[in-house]
Amino acid sequence: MVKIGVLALQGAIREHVGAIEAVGADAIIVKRVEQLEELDGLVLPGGESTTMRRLIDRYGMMEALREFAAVGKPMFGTCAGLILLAREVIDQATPHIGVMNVVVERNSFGRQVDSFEMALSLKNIGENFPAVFIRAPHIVAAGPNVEVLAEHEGRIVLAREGPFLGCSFHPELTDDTRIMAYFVKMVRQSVLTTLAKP
Ligand SMILES: NC(=O)CC[C@H](N)C(=O)O
Repeated sequence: MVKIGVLALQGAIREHVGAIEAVGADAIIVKRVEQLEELDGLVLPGGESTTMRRLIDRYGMMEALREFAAVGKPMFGTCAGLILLAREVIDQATPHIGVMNVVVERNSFGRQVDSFEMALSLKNIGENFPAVFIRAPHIVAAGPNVEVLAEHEGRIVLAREGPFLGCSFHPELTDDTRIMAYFVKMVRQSVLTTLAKP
């Protein structure tokens, strides 16, 4: 079974663990930097990106997270997790992990409607996905290797670039595990590719 970590510094952790187990992978709650080594893939949950960044720095995890990405291990960022992955965050001088070739804007669906749910059509994944947006970011611009998997009101809300999957909304807050199943498939493929290397 592939081992998928959930970065457990802050945010929606338990829900992701449930989704990972529901689609047949091992879920590991990651609180220490050494735990990253044993993983095949990592989920960066939603929450508050500035708080998460502060905790990543406090626990000395930034370098190890960038290394995780550099060796091509898959990472799935939801909401604040997408902000952590992006190579540029609007109105912010430097990115966080900064490995996915997208520009994101935070809190981009209006102040009055803080949260909403809607059915989205997801390329390669399926129709009618119940997407829960909570003070969600969106992808303003995407590099040439980024595959757009879903848009809402002309804004990119789900995209993949190689081993990186980023999502504006919170798939873990519903019972629909199709996006997690898609991510676990990415992780399985990455493990097979690594094993096949001489
Ligand atoms: N639900 C979320 O993860 C919200 C993200 C939050 N607005 C941020 O900027 O980090």
